[in-house]
Amino acid sequence: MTSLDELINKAQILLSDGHSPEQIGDELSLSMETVTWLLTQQRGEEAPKDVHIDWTATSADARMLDLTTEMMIRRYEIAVEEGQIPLRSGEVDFDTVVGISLSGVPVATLIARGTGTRLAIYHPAKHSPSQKKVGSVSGSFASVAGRSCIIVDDVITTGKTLHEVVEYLRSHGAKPVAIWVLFDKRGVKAVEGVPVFPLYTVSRID
Ligand SMILES: O=P(O)(O)OC[C@H]1O[C@H](OP(=O)(O)OP(=O)(O)O)[C@H](O)[C@@H]1O
Repeated sequence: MTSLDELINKAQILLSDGHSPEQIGDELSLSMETVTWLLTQQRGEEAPKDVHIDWTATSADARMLDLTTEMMIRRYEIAVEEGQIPLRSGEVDFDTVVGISLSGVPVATLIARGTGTRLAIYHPAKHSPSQKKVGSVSGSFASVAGRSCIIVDDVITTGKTLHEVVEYLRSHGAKPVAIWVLFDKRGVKAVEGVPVFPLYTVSRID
């Protein structure tokens, strides 16, 4: 079975389990166009231009995940050293790491440990169980008001989640300083003026 066959299989299982195409897109980190194609593709029809990233070999092993977050921290240190993040002498860079639930949380936890900073958790609006979908910061972890934050997630697909988090933080008295992600599928330099530091940028060449 090819990896494409596996992806089609996964999408069909999720659909038969009752997930909506939008939920399948979120689950597999694919665009709606790709999900539609996976669920309805005809033989010979050309696949849309999207990529699926399977990083479970790393995410399933805490030590490898830890090493990966060390790379993310170093990537930011280099950006600061190169002046990409202009810091005034004595200025505090960030004191809080905001992990986006769910997949951003283990990454953010290890980054908070590696940088000696506080850990906050953001629940995106799309995960909200209430009728009115709103995002929130978990009361079980650090608060964000008055804090300088970096936002941490695994992947940028459309960028919608990050827009939401940046707006949430600003409207709740926090200062988003930077966004750290493992994979950027959009090639975005900034979200609402907040610079993005991906470890890997994914693009197609065709
Ligand atoms: O750029 P966007 O289009 O907003 O998509 C990216 C988001 O989608 C995924 O979350 P999701 O909630 O689907 O999965 P998770 O629960 O595994 O984090 C991913 O972890 C990002 O948070």
